[in-house]
Amino acid sequence: MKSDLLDSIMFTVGLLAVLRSKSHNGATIGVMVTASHNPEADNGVKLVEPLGEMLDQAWEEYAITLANCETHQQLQAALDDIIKKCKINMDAPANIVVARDTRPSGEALVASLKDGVKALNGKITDYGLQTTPQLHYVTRCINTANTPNAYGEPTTDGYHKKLADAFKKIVSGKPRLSPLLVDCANGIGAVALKELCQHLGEDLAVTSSNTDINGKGVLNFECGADYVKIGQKAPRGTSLSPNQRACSLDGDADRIMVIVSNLAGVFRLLDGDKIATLAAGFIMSKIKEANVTHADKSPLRVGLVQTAYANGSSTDYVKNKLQVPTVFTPTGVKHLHHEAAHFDVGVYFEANGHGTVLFSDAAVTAFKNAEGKNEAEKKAIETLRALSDLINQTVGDALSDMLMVEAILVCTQQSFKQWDSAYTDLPSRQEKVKVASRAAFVPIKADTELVEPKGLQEKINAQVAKFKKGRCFVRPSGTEDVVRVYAEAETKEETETLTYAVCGIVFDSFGGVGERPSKFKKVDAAGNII
Ligand SMILES: CC(=O)N[C@H]1[C@@H](OP(=O)(O)O)O[C@H](CO)[C@@H](O)[C@@H]1O
Repeated sequence: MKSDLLDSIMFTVGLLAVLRSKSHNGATIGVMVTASHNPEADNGVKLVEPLGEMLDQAWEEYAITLANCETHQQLQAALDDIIKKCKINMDAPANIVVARDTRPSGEALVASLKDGVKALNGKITDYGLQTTPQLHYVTRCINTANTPNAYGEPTTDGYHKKLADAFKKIVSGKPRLSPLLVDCANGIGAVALKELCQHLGEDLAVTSSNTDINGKGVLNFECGADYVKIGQKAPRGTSLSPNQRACSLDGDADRIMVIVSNLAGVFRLLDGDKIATLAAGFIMSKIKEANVTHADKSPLRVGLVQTAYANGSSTDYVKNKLQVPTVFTPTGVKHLHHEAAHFDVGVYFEANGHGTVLFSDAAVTAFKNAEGKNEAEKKAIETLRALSDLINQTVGDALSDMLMVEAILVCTQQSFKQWDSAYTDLPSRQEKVKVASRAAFVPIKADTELVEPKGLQEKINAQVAKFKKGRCFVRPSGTEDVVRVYAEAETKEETETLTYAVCGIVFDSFGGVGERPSKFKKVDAAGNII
């Protein structure tokens, strides 16, 4: 094995991708390289299944096993184990496509990946610089080519054309909005946006900021969706005039797309929850207008998938006003994606802005077969067909989500203010607590409760009971060595008190390590905040 850790991990990812492809009889597997040596950046390499979805859970575990091998012998034994368990025919062909975002480490990591693929005689095609969702799109296109479910042309141009054509169909004949300002986080989204705009022409006026893809240390620096969401402030270099529509992409333009606005001088952020409710409401209304059902006249099932981090007000709004069934899953988009696939129209977004809308084959067939009795029905059917092309069916996609939001706002001629006023978020706060072992925290019920460590959940419940509209949960992070504490309550002050009381309990009685942050509250044995 190579000595450098990241290189050797990429090498084993190459081996794994080959095995995954062989296990699908040579179907193409995608590998997206976004890894970086910068610990602040979004480290990761993402494997893409043949239909463009995220890697299967069992295979993720195989990936971890391979990455943890320290010797050649261990690696060989782990590979043999996977081959045996999955009954992989090693004579089958293997096809891999790879792409990378603009992070400087990308090129070297792709080279190591190629070595791994070639070591097992796989074939690899390099798509160069792409956004993560573009690579997901390409993978699905390749594997569905010449089938009735062909997803599109497997090229960057094909991607842009598909999105732009669908967008044009939806907004056709409607007055356009003022220009949209897009913060590209100095990442690959800047390149993709430019290309997309060439296809959109006059149908969407865009100005962009933070487009320096070659600058050192500028990726996501004081810009990008994470920065905007966490800091609740505008990205650098992006001056928002009153009522200016703007959005922030993240570094690889997949997992976050957050809309920012300056509503009458007040900074407002419309996050994944707001995008999800906008999309669900719009699609529901179009299905009704189109009068479209399954062939047996049964209604299309629309559903929304959220995580515990969704603001409680958004959940109330969806249940009581939109009357759309809501399902909760543990944190992590792959859980949401799988759950959304159970509906005919499954809308899923994490509050942080990663998400999409999935249309079942049955829904797409219903749209295709619907004829419409009058002009209004026909137009709504056209819109639904175009939406299923516009919205990336493989994974959350910042550019596709951006166009979806724009299309809905154009169609409904809705202002940001109207959209924002559908419901008011409850004040919320999220904090991290460093603990000796996050594995000691075992969540259940879609992350909303803990069964371990014993006694903690009762203490959390006792604090929550003190606050009107109080809600709080603690869960181990899957990506950082911390546990996260999330709380909501009726006022900002109450939310902070609840958050820091629970942080204090976790830190003081359940294994806190390092310096104790002074904002954490002290709570006595009877649950009183001291
Ligand atoms: C509270 C939060 O935002 N958690 C994020 C974060 O997961 P954690 O397991 O909380 O570390 O990273 C995930 C992967 O990017 C993302 O899907 C998720 O939403």
